[in-house]
Amino acid sequence: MDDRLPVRVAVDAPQHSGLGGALDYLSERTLSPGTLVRAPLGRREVTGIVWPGDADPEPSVALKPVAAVLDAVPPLSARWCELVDFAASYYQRGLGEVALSVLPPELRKLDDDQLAQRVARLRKAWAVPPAGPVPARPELTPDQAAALARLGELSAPGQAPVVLLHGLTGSGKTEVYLRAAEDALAAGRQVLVLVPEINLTPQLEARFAERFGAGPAPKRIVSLHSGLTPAQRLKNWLAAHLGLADLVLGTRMAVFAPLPRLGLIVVDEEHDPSYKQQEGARYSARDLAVYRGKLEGACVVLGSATPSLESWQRAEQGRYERLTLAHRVGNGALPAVRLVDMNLLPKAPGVTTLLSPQLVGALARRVERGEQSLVFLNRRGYAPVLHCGACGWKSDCPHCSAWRVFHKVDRTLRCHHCGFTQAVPRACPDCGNLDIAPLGRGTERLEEQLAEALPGARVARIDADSTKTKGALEAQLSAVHAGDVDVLVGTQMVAKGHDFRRITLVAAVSPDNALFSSDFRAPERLFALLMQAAGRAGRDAAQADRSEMVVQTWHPTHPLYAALQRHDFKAFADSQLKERSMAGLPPFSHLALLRAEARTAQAAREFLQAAATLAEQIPGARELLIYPPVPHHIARVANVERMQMLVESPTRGTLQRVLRPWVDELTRLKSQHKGVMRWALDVDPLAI
Ligand SMILES: Nc1ncnc2c1ncn2[C@@H]1O[C@H](COP(=O)(O)OP(=O)(O)OP(=O)(O)O)[C@@H](O)[C@H]1O
Ligand SMILES: [Zn+2]
Repeated sequence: MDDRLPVRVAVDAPQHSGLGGALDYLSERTLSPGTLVRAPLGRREVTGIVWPGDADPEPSVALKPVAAVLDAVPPLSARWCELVDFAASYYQRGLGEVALSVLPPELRKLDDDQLAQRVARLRKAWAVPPAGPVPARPELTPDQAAALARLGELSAPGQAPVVLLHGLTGSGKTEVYLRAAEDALAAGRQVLVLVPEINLTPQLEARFAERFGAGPAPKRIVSLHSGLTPAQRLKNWLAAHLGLADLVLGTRMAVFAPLPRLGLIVVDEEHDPSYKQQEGARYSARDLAVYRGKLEGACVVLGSATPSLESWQRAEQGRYERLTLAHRVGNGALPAVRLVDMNLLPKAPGVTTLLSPQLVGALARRVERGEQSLVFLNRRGYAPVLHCGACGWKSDCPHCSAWRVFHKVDRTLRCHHCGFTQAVPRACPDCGNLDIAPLGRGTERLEEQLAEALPGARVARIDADSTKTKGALEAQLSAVHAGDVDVLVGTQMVAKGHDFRRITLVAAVSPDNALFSSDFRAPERLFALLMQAAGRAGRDAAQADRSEMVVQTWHPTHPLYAALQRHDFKAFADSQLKERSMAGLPPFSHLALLRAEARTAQAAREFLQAAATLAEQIPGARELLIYPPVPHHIARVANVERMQMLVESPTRGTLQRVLRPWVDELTRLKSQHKGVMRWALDVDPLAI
């Protein structure tokens, strides 16, 4: 008789293969839940995790044995498994898919001996860090002291509060994170700090290292983000999992870092859209952080000067406790916001105005005084399109429903969606006219025009193009911090998070586009971005009174700009929430977006229509509103047509009850729609 035991294993199978949950295998010995194994799947051998719960094999099916056990790595905790279980079911993905996709890829490549070596090396290298003198800490501002005192009360033993730290730009939120971390570390717990973008990690890592990396009882800090090499990522992940690292700092993927003694989770810039994963399992790291806090009994601090309306509303309802930092450090003023009405500029035929005289004057005064300015434009490249005045040709992408952007540095036309790149044609490809010209402007052109308008000024640009090579961003940022730059031109990359000390002028040269977007979240995003950008000015209290923000707009009476001028986040949030409530939009309803990609728009539409019919038959679906399929706002990318269909529900529960059976049906439905290449469901979609 066979004395091998059945075990459940979450294996790495793609979602649409129909293997939703864990699979049953046989094992020679008892395996603790959370143990890493290798197991056969079809003709392959894949990595898996022994999953909590009893195996429930069909008597008629012969189970396959587990191929190898990776004992070198301690089992993942039951809570970690619960977090993954929740994420998979909430975002409607396969359990194994989620579980394995959040582990470092190297874990799948190394065998048990190799892993044992890594673990041993790590334990040795991490022996005892050298002690040093007590690091200097600033005296808390009254706001910071009050927030921390309240946080202390809320995090009494056994409590796991969620706190929304609403602090003005430059009010010292980071110091609050540092002190809260200090308490958690002193209690022997681990701290997880999430940041929205890799480019914000170096600065924050430096501040945490300065505070905790030395001193009488130095702490160990690791980072987790996609910029690490596979070996570094494995090492840092192991350090967290083995409990060697005290502090883990990372981007959204770090929310899944295994942390045996987790006591505090900080989500910095909690409103940032980068916390939402946009492919595969489309999870929100911020929302999972809140869930994880409850699960692990850890305190969660969501920090922002411009909280998401979702979090703001929960604070209003009392589900999160709101702590406010209402003053900037040193009591410096926020910059005065000046709107420049572009309608009033004198019009010269054939000339498109980008820089108003008011803005150029304000910049020139800064250059004269030796102060820095930041000019912000959310569009990289030289010009968004090249145009022939004779026949009307425009530089469209043959593979996408988008223009190719003109990059002057290397004289190319590049599609920012599919990557298709060509040299700029000498003449119009349609009519041969030699006089083809750039239309509109991007950061490259802005940089050029600023250099012309401000002779002698040192103009620098930071965007995705200028920072492609490793270390380029750090070098460019430190030039700004060192004062080697007078005018910094950049995209949203530089408009948020950075603690620039010398900037006294911030300008948004053409922010209007987002005012009239079809996406209901566009005003929220624009407002947040402009407030964040404004917050880069006057961070040094001594200069704050001279600090200013210039907004060039064709719509100076728009209420969004009026709220910006008053720096009034609360008024803006309240009015947006009122509109959302009247329109039945989130957070007053709950959405899911079904996307389909096909060779033809027709095939994608038919799939979505059939999907809608299937959904209507699921119990509970009567409460849902299923909208007709519409094209994605960039309908075609790399010759693939993209359609989407919105599902709206009054409650999260109803939505969840319908989605699971629906997803199972969709897997079958796709096999009847041969023209459909891919489909995906996005729960709580951010971009619509
Ligand atoms: N109590 C304090 N005393 C003196 N300086 C402080 C204090 N707290 C913070 N600072 C300094 O104030 C500056 C702004 O703080 P911080 O970067 O944390 O602001 P923030 O609230 O995160 O702003 P933003 O939302 O714009 O990123 C930093 O240079 C920080 O070192
Ligand atoms: Zn393209």
